[in-house]
Amino acid sequence: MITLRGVALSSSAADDLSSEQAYLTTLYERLDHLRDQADQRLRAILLEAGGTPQGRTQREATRSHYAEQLAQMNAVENGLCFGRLDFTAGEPRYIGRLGLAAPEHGRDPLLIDWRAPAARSFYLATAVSPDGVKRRRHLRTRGRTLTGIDDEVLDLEAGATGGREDVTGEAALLSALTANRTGRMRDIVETIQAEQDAVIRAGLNGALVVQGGPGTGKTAVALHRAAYLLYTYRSQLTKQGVLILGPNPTFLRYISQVLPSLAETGVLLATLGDMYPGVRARAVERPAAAAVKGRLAMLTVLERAVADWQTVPDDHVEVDHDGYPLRIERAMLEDARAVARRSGRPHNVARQLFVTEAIHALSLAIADKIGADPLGGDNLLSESDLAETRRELREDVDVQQALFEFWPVLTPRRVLRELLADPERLAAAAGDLTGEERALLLREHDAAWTPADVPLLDELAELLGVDDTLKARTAARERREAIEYAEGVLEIVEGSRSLDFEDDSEEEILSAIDVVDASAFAERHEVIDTRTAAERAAADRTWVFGHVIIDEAQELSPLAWRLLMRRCPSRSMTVVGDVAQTSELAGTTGWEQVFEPYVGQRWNLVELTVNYRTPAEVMAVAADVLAAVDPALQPPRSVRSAGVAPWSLRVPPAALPAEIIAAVRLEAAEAGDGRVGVLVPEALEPELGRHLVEAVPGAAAGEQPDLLNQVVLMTVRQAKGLEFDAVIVVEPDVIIAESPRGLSDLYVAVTRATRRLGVLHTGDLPKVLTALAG
Ligand SMILES: Nc1ncnc2c1ncn2[C@@H]1O[C@H](COP(=O)(O)OP(=O)(O)OP(=O)(O)O)[C@@H](O)[C@H]1O
Repeated sequence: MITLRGVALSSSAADDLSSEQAYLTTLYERLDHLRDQADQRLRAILLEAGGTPQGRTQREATRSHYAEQLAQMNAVENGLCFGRLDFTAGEPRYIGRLGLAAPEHGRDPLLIDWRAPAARSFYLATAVSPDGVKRRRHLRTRGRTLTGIDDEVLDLEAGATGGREDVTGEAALLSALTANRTGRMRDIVETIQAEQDAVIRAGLNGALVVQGGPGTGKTAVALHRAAYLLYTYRSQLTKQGVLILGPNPTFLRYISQVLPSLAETGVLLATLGDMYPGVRARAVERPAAAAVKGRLAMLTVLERAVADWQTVPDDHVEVDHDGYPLRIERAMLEDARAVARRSGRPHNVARQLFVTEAIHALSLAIADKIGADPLGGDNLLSESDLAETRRELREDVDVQQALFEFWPVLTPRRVLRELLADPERLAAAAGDLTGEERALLLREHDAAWTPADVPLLDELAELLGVDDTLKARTAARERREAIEYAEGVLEIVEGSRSLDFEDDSEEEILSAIDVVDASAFAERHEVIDTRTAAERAAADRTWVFGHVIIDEAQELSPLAWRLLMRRCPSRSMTVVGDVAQTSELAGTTGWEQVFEPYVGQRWNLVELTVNYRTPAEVMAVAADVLAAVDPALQPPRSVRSAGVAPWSLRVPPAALPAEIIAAVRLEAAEAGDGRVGVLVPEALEPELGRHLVEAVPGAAAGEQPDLLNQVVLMTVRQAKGLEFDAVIVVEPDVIIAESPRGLSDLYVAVTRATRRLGVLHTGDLPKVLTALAG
């Protein structure tokens, strides 16, 4: 009998199960013990109060450390340990979602975190290069109970390789791939493949581009990479935060469980529409309008739009100054404007210069008038008289208002709203755009923000800048208010001071007032910011992230890239996407054009080549579509077949809604508790969605359908990055015709299926799908 750290192990299968169960039980006992310990420490800290500011900051750090530990231990309850490695020499290693140290000092850990270097062979060892590994074991569990074991013996001489050489952990992998989908992405930590592992564990620095066809695990890899980076570079990244950018809110919900299941939560998940604090840009607009907004040409448009707010009067304006009429001449304002513009400072910052120059010119004009020497000598006003005049002018509300009109303080939202709602403003600023392009941009003044507006708002924020004097004034006001509040508190303390001590008491009693003044009190009670880096980053436009991960990156416009690069000056980024799947007209079809302007040649490209989602039968259909997108592109190789042939059905146009419902019922029955996706052209989505939702209980459609429903109808654009057990593509020829990138859209549509694909059409099948007709 072999024993491992006190638990008996043996070789027969039944004994194996029971000894592994015993080991699992030991691990859970250890987890429970550590959890109790963290819980007790956390409670003790929560009961503490008072102390110095440093003491409180320290306490807050310890509190968040234990709270985080607790959250991590709770998150790994399911699937705590999923693997074991046996070596030709030495003790086995157990691999899990978290590392667990042995209770005794100096002993090997009970469980190794999957991200630790010591766990790596679990993902890389093969019979050809076993790296000392004799056997890889996958442990299947439900809750705390072991339900099965899959072994791979990595011993060529013994003739038992345990399966295919191109995948590791084949049995566990196939069981994960063929499992029904739930509407939420699952983590793949138990079955990461070698080419994926290389991406996940790549170093932190520099830009890494992961190009891969549909289903190659780009999203899964990106999320596991975030978990790996947080584990490996924890202190750096928890301070600066990690951003994961996804294409839309539905997609973010789809992936939302993956990082928590890996015990990582401090990551900001966002869409482009969330990247301007205070704006949730969710409105949908015409793709052609979004394409114009995403172009670099918009930079000039925005610059001009801002400059157009810096105006001068036709001749002059007159204001009342101290009871006298004061002429503000056009020339004065032109000169002041020229000086402010020449400074190259952002509009709101340069405003100070404009005002200073204008007031200087005005004071000279006043001096000319009231200080002129009747005998023709030097002006009679002294320097200090002039300074006094300037001060009076500066404080004169009428003068201020007049100057404000010619160089107003602006916000990005105001500038963009006015620009896009005012044909004249737009024509003046967007002279380089065609009339058609300008027409695409025009919209109502109160139109809701769209994701393509966000990079424009961000550019405007850069062009406008923040007037620091305003900021300083606000800060000063806030501090004054805090002190006033503190004075109030101290008055209450003073008022409630117990007075019933003996008059002759020798003892001096110190009250709060005696030891602390209001300003120190205000400082002491400044709220300690307990938000995570991710939370603070979400509220701060200028936040610089430690690492940025971008999914479906091919869809981003040049202006969106500028925004993201500003958030990541270190260029420590992971960019995943597929240039064959680009739908957005401003998206990219080549990574060079994205990165060249920012990092030259200093970026790395890795390709993922194996498709884990789409079975070979479906991929054969998709390959024809891809060849039509670009004959030079290669589809990824499917790792499995489903044994089901894709189907197509021609139906009369009037019967389309009913046929969809019939097909959905059929596919839903086949899928069991799996998911069915109906992918339709944009133009037909509202009507077909309504029909389906009325007829089929548990069906969802609309702007942000809940993927937990068994049946979901959506456009291809909405289905980006998602997957379903069965997919029904409706009217593929309309999907192709709807956009210049229609073929790519169809490629995306047919590659969403994990098992079954069907196509419903009212006209001829498009040529690219003729394989289906046979
Ligand atoms: N190593 C793996 N083990 C288990 N499942 C995997 C593995 N790699 C990928 N998958 C699964 O394959 C499916 C496709 O993965 P994912 O969505 O990450 O692909 P993708 O490359 O982002 O696809 P697309 O470009 O179409 O959005 C998911 O269900 C994912 O969980």
